[in-house]
Amino acid sequence: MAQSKEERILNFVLQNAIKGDPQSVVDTIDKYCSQKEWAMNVGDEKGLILDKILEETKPSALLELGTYCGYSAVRIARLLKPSACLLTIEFNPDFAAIAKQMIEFAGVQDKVKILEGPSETIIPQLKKKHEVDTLDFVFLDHWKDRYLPDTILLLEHGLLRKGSVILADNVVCPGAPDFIKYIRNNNSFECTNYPSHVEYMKVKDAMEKAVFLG
Ligand SMILES: O=C(NCCCCc1cc2ccncc2s1)c1cc(-c2ccc(F)cc2)cc(O)c1O
Ligand SMILES: [Mg+2]
Repeated sequence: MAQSKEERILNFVLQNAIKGDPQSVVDTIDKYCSQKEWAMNVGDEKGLILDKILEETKPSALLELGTYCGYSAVRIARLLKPSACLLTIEFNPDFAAIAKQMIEFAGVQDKVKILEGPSETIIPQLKKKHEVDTLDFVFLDHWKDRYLPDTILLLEHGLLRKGSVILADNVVCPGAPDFIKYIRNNNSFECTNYPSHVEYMKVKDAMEKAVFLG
């Protein structure tokens, strides 16, 4: 069976990164995806913006929508305190299997839990089935037309509290115009735009931070 791009990325990490060293896993994925095959990881440039916002927020309960190969899960987990927990939702079982191996190789499996399935099904289960109270940090990196409906789902299910931070990737390219229109016009959110570029490309992109004011 021909290897998938995601399997090639994982194998490159298994053969070139240092087991148990999340920074080396992040750097190795960036090296492969900038030099060999483009892939939709948040990448090194937007990754530094993500790092800075995480270091300012110091979250304990985190949710990521869109795991893919686990790049941002490893990138986020490497900065978390030992008691913190990142739940990451992926609907593609092949991607989830790759991400599981990536997260284990990086040695951050104690801080990351992969939930397989569509976000619209899993978000309503987070409190009862996954023992979430409220979320300190949410990273939106899945289907761009799910950013708005899933943000509304998070609100409806009482998963945000005063000060919860939502960080959205790709608000310029591919773009999430309905999410941006809603969140910037909603007085319950304080928004900040972080101009950047599409991972490994010169194409303009941006991330949007939205702090819930309660
Ligand atoms: O589609 C993107 N990312 C979402 C993948 C969708 C995976 C999903 C996960 C999940 C979990 C739960 N429920 C439902 C879903 S659906 C994406 C695309 C580009 C891009 C940029 C320029 C291009 F020319 C071409 C692509 C860049 C990026 O950084 C991306 O994140
Ligand atoms: Mg993205």
